[in-house]
Amino acid sequence: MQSLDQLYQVVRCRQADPFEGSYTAYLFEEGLDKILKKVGEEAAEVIIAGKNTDRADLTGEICDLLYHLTVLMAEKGLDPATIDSELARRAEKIGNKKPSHASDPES
Ligand SMILES: N=c1c2ncn([C@@H]3O[C@H](COP(=O)(O)OP(=O)(O)OP(=O)(O)O)[C@@H](O)[C@H]3O)c2ncn1[C@@H]1O[C@H](COP(=O)(O)O)[C@@H](O)[C@H]1O
Repeated sequence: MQSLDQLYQVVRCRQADPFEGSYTAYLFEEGLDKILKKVGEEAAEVIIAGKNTDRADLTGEICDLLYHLTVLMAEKGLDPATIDSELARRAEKIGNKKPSHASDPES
C-alpha cells in the first residue's frame, strides 16, 4: 500500500537523487512548465474518464493526476503537511458555518 505521503517521499528522493530511467527525475529535469503541462493533460484525462462508466479507468486517471500534482508540490516546495493544514482549516471554517440542523457524518 502507498499513501500520498509515501508517494511524496519517493518523489522527494528522486528530486534530491535523480537517476537515469526515473520518470520523476525526468520531470524535474524538464522543469516547471513541463510539470504544469502534465498536470493539465492529466486533469483533462480525469474529466474525460469521469464522463464514462469505467471506474477502473477513472481510478487510473485520478492516480496519474495525483502523482503529477505531487511532483508539482515538490517542485514548488510544498509538502503534504501544508495541504493537510489547509484542509483542516477549511473543515473548521466550513464546519463552523454548518446550520445546526445539518446532519453530522461523525455521529
Ligand atoms: N505514481 C507514479 C506515476 N504515475 C504515472 N507515472 C508515469 O507518468 C507517465 C505519464 O504517461 P504519459 O503517457 O502521459 O506521458 P509520457 O508520454 O510517458 O511522457 P511525456 O513525454 O508526456 O512526459 C508514465 O510514464 C507513467 O509511468 C508515474 N511515474 C511514477 N510514479 C511513482 O513514482 C515512483 C518513482 O518512479 P520513477 O521516478 O519512475 O522511479 C514510482 O514508484 C511510483 O510510485
